[in-house]
Amino acid sequence: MERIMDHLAHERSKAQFSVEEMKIIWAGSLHAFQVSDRIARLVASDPGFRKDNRAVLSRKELFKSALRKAAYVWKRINELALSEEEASWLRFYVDELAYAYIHWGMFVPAIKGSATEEQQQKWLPLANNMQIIGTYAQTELGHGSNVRGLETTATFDQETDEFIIHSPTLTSSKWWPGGLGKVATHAVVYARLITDGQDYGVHGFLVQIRSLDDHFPLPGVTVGDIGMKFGSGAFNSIDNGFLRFNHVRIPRNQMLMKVSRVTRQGKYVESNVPKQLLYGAMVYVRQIIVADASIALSRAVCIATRYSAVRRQFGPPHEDENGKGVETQVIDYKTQQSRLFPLLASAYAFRFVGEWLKWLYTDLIQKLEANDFSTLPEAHACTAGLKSLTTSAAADGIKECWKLCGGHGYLSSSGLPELYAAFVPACTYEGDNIVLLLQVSRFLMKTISQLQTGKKPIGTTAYMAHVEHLIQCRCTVQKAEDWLNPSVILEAFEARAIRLSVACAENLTKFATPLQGFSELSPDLVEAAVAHCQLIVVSKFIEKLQQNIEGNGVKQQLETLCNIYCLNLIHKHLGDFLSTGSISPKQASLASDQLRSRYSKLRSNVIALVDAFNYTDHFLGSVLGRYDGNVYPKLYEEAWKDPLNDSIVPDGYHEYIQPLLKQQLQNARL
Ligand SMILES: CCCCCCCCCC/C=C\CCCCC/C=C/C(=O)SCCNC(=O)CCNC(=O)[C@H](O)C(C)(C)COP(=O)(O)OP(=O)(O)OC[C@H]1O[C@@H](n2cnc3c(N)ncnc32)[C@H](O)[C@@H]1OP(=O)(O)O
Ligand SMILES: Cc1cc2nc3c(=O)[nH]c(=O)nc-3n(C[C@H](O)[C@H](O)[C@H](O)COP(=O)(O)OP(=O)(O)OC[C@H]3O[C@@H](n4cnc5c(N)ncnc54)[C@H](O)[C@@H]3O)c2cc1C
Repeated sequence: MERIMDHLAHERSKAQFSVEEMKIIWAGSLHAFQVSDRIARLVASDPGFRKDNRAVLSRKELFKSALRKAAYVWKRINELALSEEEASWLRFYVDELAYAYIHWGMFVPAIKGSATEEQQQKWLPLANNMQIIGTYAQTELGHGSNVRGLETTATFDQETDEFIIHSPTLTSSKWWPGGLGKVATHAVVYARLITDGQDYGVHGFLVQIRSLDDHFPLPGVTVGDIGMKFGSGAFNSIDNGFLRFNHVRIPRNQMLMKVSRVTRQGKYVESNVPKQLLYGAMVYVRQIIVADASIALSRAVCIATRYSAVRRQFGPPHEDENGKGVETQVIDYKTQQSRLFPLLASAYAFRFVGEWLKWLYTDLIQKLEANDFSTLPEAHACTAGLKSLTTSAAADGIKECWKLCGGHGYLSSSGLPELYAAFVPACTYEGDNIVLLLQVSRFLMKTISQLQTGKKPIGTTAYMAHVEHLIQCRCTVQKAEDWLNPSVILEAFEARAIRLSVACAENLTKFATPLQGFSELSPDLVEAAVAHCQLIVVSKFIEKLQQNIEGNGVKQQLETLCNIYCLNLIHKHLGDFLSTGSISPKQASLASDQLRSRYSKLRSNVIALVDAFNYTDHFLGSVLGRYDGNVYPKLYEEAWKDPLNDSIVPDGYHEYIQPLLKQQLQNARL
């Protein structure tokens, strides 16, 4: 048997902590680690889940392959009698975007969140058994962010006890819903509810769009795919669709009636729950997207880190562990470290804030079930803000990782182009990131105005209770080591966040109306929201370190990562920290000194830190990120697999190259 050479073994031997213990921290618990590890291996060893040929498939082949895999996933879930937890891991490791994401991730949660108990009893078993396949049809051709501006109508017909769903204009066509174009049989459709001639705004309706017998669109329904999207592979395996209704009738009881209902007599009746619960599915998915951002970023970082340890360029000649003369590993360049290590730290930071957000969401659901709606505004602000912050940083980070791999990063076989193409729309779907930050700033301005009324801020805004101190406090750092003190870091971030928010609140009073002020100051409001969200990530990382963390050297590594995450943010947003007086120029320079020293401290551990993500080579899907570091032979092997290399002389030679060459030859002879 061929011995598998581990080109990264020397790197691994330098680690100063227990990778196995770190794997558990990354996974969240020993149980989560064990389940995810088992399912990851199951997927990796099953040829039915092969994905290395995606980049060369045509759109139709890619789509069909995603359909096949989705069906195979369902088959394996049933054959192996997987629990819900195991099934989620299976879908996750299969790593193929398909209609099932929207069905499980949005359609089912929308029913759970907005349907009455009775409606849930009818629809959930059908959806859970995949007897119907659903999509989430909110966005329209002319309206995405502005949900209140949706045009599709649902008009109650008292005579027949039905709603008539209609698309009155081209711009009211539903546009983007995943799984809609070719697969979904049903949709949760968001439409303006009209009864008795009055428009009650946007509500959710469950609408069947395709026949369960022959899959043809039902009468009055026009539906199709919106076309190819950015990048090869990536989102092109999903049929994002358009949908138009021509007076389609549905029974009255297919309005999702948890928040409000229409009676048999056509009377609109509100329940005691806030209308925002209609947007509950978005809160749910935004929280998942934060976890997804840490996954996507950590995948890219894992690839770039391993490759940076394998790749060598320039440098004073030195010897490797076998005494052979070699060039410098690119990971030893300080510029490479200053670009890569903060991304590694961010992947961990997002993981921990994602864990916390999951807790916040679970807590919200428990409270909602007990009719306590008090934490809904904060949950909305946190999910919206953190979705925005983490997806923007992860998308930029993945792009940086590809550049960190030089030319080879641009190859499909690096896995990075497809990862980027698949992830970058997360900055837009489930709410454009800027629009979401404006929601956070609205929440912050409200919180500040309530301070004057004596209302005590809670949760992630609790720091605002100390506004008087934070507005005038001075950072105490005198030497670089002082920046390792978590309370010093926390206070600097709190001071920056509150000073930016208070400045906005003061400036808003200078405008004739709040609306005008919000519009004029929106760039500043976005900066204040970013500062607040970064403070949340920083504080959750610090809180994580205060927990009981076991394992040889694990806590020390996490401390170093936390320091890098925070100090790099200070470095990147120096303008904010200096202009608000939260730190001085001298303290900024000390922060940079400390950051450099943390990079050196982290260096020998970075391969082990990406190993702790526990990603299989199948999941990573990258020649550059292979666990064994055996990059060059495998790149060469991959190149040979390209369809262009199927023949020695390419198709088209006889039509287009040979005549050209002959013509030139003849011209030369003349
Ligand atoms: C197999 C497993 C599946 C798991 C799937 C998970 C996905 C993981 C990632 C996997 C990768 C790929 C899958 C891809 C899936 C992509 C699917 C994409 C779907 C979509 O994009 S669906 C469409 C989403 N659309 C949006 O997000 C639109 C954004 N716009 C809005 O949210 C709102 O319209 C708005 C908030 C911008 C509205 O602004 P405005 O008009 O000012 O507000 P009002 O409507 O008047 O609201 C007023 C008050 O309500 C508060 N509010 C607003 N939203 C919410 C909310 N969601 N929850 C609670 N409260 C809310 C708002 O703050 C106002 O409060 P106030 O009056 O100030 O007190
Ligand atoms: C891959 C993908 C999958 C999707 N899946 C679904 C799905 O399953 N179901 C569904 O219903 N939708 C889906 N969507 C649609 C998605 O939710 C919307 O694209 C998103 O909400 C943004 O809306 P928009 O496209 O209208 O952008 P717009 O709102 O038109 O944004 C355009 C620009 O205007 C800016 N802008 C907009 N409003 C403001 C404002 N108030 N202040 C300042 N700037 C503003 C934005 O920042 C942005 O720069 C999907 C989208 C993508 C890309």
